[in-house]
Amino acid sequence: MGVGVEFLKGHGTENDFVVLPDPDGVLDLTEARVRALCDRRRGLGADGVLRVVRPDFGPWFMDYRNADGSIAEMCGNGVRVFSKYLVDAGLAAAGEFTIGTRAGERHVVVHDDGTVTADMGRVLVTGTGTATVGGSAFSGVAVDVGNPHLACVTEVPVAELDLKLPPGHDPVQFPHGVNVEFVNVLDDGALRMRVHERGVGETRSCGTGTVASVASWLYGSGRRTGKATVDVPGGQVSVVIEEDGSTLTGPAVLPARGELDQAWWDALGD
Ligand SMILES: N[C@@H](CCC[C@H](N)C(=O)O)C(=O)O
Repeated sequence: MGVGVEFLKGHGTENDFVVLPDPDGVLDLTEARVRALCDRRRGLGADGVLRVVRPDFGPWFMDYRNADGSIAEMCGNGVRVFSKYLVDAGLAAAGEFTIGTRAGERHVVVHDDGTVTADMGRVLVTGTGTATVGGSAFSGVAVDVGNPHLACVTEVPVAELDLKLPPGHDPVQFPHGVNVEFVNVLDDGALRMRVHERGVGETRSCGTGTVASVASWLYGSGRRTGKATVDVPGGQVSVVIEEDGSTLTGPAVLPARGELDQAWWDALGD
């Protein structure tokens, strides 16, 4: 039995990831391998994979994959965990630096208390739409945070929703699928959210989804900028939205590390 591929397990507000350090970009990260890694019975279990790649030019690149093996543009909880990994591994100096993602470069600040603030880029409200859950329709706001979201502010307590199945959405409006958030307003500047993520299912948090939720709440009250805390099943994050950018602040935790069995990994490549 050989040992080989190094991994870490991380999470941000319990949105969890397998981190694969691959500075030279040599890992053949097939869909089958991502699905197996993320499977909570036959693999390590996670909502997604963060491959850590050092390009020839530019900053460290976050190659994010959803648990079903699909590629997504951006992951707000993932970028915090990725940043914490770089600092812990001595690959980035503690403090401020930049990370490459498919949605563009993201500036991050790793704080001494273990939290990370990530630049989330410009938030674009692209329209309105409808999500359906169990025959009930929820009006939402379509928001682009680098990846697509339909964020539905509702008075139905989000705890009551059955999100085992993907919420219905208009496939013409979202040809590449969509992450769907359901949001309760607890107070001015305090939201509660549950999410069904594209390529994953219900997760305990979605960083880009929290930004979309705040944008949706602001839009509904005639505002484009503002800030809020967002309670999710896995904890709490803080979001600030400005005209030309946004930030997300929350925890990043790396509880474990190890090596994948080489024979297991190789067999998945067959
Ligand atoms: N959990 C992530 C978002 C991951 C990508 C998403 N499922 C998609 O397909 O767009 C986050 O924290 O933002």
